[in-house]
Amino acid sequence: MRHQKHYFKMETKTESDMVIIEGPVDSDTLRTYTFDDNLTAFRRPDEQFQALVEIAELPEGRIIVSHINKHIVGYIIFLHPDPLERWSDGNHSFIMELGAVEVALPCRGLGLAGKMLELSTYDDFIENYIIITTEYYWHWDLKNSGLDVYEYKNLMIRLMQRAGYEVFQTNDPEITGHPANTLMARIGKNINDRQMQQFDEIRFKNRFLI
Ligand SMILES: CC(=O)SCCNC(=O)CCNC(=O)[C@H](O)C(C)(C)COP(=O)(O)OP(=O)(O)OC[C@H]1O[C@@H](n2cnc3c(N)ncnc32)[C@H](O)[C@@H]1OP(=O)(O)O
Repeated sequence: MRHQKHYFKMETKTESDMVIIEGPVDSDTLRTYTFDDNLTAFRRPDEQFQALVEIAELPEGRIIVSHINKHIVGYIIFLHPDPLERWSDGNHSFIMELGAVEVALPCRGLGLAGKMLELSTYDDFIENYIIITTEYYWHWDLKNSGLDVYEYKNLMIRLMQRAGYEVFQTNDPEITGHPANTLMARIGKNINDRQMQQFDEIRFKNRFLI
């Protein structure tokens, strides 16, 4: 599949700032932006910013950002699943992963994650993908949210559902290892029965082994 990326942009006003939400953003543009020190959920901010730049260069990679005067305060990453994980079995070009969504602590609760997710669906080309997202509680900021794992799980499900993601069952040990961990996926409108079946096979790998 030749991956096509179509750029979209929106603006939203907070009490004090104008936030630009845009993407997919290319690597050259990203390099002209700065990255907020509070974006620490997945890696050190400098390492995560470098990862964003590299993923933007991948043929399938999509980076959606929220920024205030070119200072990134939130992002979403889309790319093919990690080759070391079961979700990449078969190397299907139609399977993508929402690898991370994060908003800097001072900017949370303003609707930025919801708006970035909404913007990510504007490009009709994503209707050619099954986009999975594996939600593991160890990435969640329980401390600052004041939520317990199940409340946070519900927050994530509600957030993702607004962009067309649904909860899917799987026998993946990382997901089944804790009841708060969740597999969600967004099934693009152009996905056919054969592709759905291939996705089912990945979700329930080794089903008949004891
Ligand atoms: C695949 C993955 O990436 S899993 C890991 C997800 N990322 C993380 O947990 C990293 C740390 N957390 C964050 O970066 C942010 O809290 C996010 C990304 C989860 C949410 O970002 P935000 O911009 O704050 O979300 P947004 O403002 O759009 O709110 C989404 C919903 O969560 C609710 N919400 C947000 N924070 C809270 C809170 N502390 N308590 C209760 N509800 C909350 C909002 O009310 C909203 O619900 P609604 O749609 O029913 O009104």
